[in-house]
Amino acid sequence: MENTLGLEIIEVVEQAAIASARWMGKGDKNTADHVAVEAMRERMNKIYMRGRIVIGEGERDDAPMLYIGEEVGICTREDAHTVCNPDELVEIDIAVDPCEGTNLVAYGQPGSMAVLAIAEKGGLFAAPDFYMKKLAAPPQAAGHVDINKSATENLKILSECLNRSIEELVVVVMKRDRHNELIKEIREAGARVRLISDGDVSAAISCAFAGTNIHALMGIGAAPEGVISAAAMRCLGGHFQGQLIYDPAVVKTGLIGESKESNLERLKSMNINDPDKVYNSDELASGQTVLFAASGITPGTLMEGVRFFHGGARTQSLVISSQSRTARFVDTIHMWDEPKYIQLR
Ligand SMILES: O=C(COP(=O)(O)O)[C@@H](O)[C@H](O)[C@H](O)[C@H](O)COP(=O)(O)O
Ligand SMILES: [Mn+2]
Ligand SMILES: [Mn+2]
Repeated sequence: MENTLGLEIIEVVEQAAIASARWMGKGDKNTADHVAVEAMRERMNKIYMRGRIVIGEGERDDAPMLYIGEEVGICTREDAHTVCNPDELVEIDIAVDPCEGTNLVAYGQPGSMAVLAIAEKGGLFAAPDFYMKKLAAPPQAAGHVDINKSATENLKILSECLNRSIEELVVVVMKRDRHNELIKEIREAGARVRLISDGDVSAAISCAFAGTNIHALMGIGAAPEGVISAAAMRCLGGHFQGQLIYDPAVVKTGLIGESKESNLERLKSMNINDPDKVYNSDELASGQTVLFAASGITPGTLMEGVRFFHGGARTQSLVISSQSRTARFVDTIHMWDEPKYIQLR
């Protein structure tokens, strides 16, 4: 599955990032999101695959494209039978977030990316658009930290696993009222907190890379982003756990309904019978082959954002594969006009 797909998905996220980056700083998050969706879908539909969106523009965005259940790939073309035999094409499941951090793009803030994860059919948890409590940590701490433990306990474990003092640890937390107690606890334990307004995928994955100065992600974000983060963390050997949040007393606004009972019913209708289950990364991304690709829209901890120049643009992307056990940073110059010169730095 991996060989050519790995190369093609780089272009999928690059095209989405370029489209969205044109709307960077324009204060219009819906358009920044919409153009990324369109660009991602257009490039995806050129790939020789039978893809199915399992995480996409779902309940949250009420969008007509890249919706959950949508078929993508070359077979969606009207004349598909003239170019391929669907029976010979691999069936894959795809989780997409064409513009992860729409607010970040709209207001020119760091940390947004176009991102997707792929596995063979059935290899990704089709997470509902609920909240998810998340814990991400570097590979050295994988299986040692635990989402059921307190932040204080996990920071002690992290400090031992990483052989550094708690004061030397940085924890990313989304700046939300629901995290006020958590932030207080982390600070009292001695660690430092980096607050982000949006974009917890970037924060989660950054934990797996030494040198980012991010040692953990704690708190509650969205569940679809949890699955996408888990796909990368599974390939990288990092720690990722997620637990769905369905109680409106825990998160008062946003993705879930106001009644705990109806939220539980909604989960049940999606065949989630143990709503309190803690999922590990290899349960959220259980496929034998898992691929992850992201391209920076605005600059972030891991990747540069899109940089336009006269007649082209430069992107930086990250492609991670469980099969080849590689994490590739791909620096691409896109030339729309005849280039006069290519600037190296
Ligand atoms: O920041 C985020 C928004 O994602 P997007 O809608 O694709 O731009 C995500 O990284 C978060 O995981 C999440 O969506 C967020 O925490 C949930 O929203 P909120 O109710 O504002 O906390
Ligand atoms: Mn997102
Ligand atoms: Mn998004």
